Amino acid sequence: METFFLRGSSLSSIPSSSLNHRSTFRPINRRPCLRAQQSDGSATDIPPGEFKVRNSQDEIAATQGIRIRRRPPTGPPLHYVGPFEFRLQNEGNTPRNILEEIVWNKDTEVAQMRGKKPLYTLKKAVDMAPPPRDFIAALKASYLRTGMPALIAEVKKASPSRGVLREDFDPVEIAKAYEKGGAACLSVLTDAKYFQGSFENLEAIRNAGVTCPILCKEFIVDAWQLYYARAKGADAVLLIAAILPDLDIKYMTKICKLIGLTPLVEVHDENEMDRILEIDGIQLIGINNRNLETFEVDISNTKKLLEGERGEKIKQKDIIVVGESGLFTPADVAYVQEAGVKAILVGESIVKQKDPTIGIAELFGKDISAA
Ligand SMILES: O=C(O)c1ccccc1NCC(=O)[C@H](O)[C@H](O)COP(=O)(O)O
Repeated sequence: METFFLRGSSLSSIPSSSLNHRSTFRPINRRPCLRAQQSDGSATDIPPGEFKVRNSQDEIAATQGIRIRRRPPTGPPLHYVGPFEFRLQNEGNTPRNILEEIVWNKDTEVAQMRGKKPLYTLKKAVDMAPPPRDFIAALKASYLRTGMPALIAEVKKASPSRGVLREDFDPVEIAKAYEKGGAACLSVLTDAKYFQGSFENLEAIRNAGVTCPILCKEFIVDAWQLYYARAKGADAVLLIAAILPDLDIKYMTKICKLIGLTPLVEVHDENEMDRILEIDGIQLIGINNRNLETFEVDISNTKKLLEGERGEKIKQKDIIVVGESGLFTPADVAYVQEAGVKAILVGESIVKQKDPTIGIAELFGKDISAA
């Protein structure tokens, strides 16, 4: 049920569309403060600044075509109509799709982790971390060696769209099998809630003698996470254009450079691709064939985003493109290679195989480990 909190003495200036039968009104006092409803139904005052910051972040993001909103601090944002404030309870405090839900959870998770490990302690851990490996050089070397897209093999136990992919999940064994099969790099999912991943997996793989550079596959919403990923041994991180406004991508890319991480900037549609192509210094772009809001997978998305002027611009800028998601067969690999990718990111089709080394050979239609 929708609940409106109202300030003022008359209802006459509220748009009639807001005054439907599912809404209830609660006149509250005239003191100028913001009021949020708690999960137990009680109300609490919250600092006006916090709402302003989150709301203006969302407004800036929306002007760039970003649909994913950031989590409101303690409930739905207030709306102002004339002298009134009112709250549409189900509009602002309920994620609209799975990606928004993941991002809101990540906002909360990161806030808690930051409390336990402030940035200054993380910076020390970054200094102590093993030196970063060159992610892009590994992709290029593999492409030159095999003449086929370099493989970023994903260590993925589960996903929101497919559930558990592999019950007997030993991340280190899987990573070693991928390396043996000819993977150029690894992608390790670190989100626990939706993917059953962890930073312990990433660290364990890094410490097990695997030499492939490692992408930390996370939902990055805060620069703090970049330092955390590097401190845990990551060589690259994913920056998702559907979540991050341009300024965040520019800022985070700079931090990545500073601490030796390679950013893989992920796009899914033309608008995101165009935004990223306007940003200087991006060397690696991933085209996700999966729509992260609907789970729909269509590998022709890679081709669509590499056609025409966009493809030309990518060549001029010498950007390496990674085709991501939904790749299962040699024909799929050939299709995205033909479209212009020099690397692919694959999870499900190889992690589900009893022996992931053989899974890689089946994906490419040949053994790429010795090519
Ligand atoms: O995989 C999902 O269900 C998913 C849902 C919501 C956000 C992200 C999601 N996946 C991340 C990825 O894009 C894939 O793990 C990656 O590209 C590999 O895809 P696949 O080869 O299809 O496993």
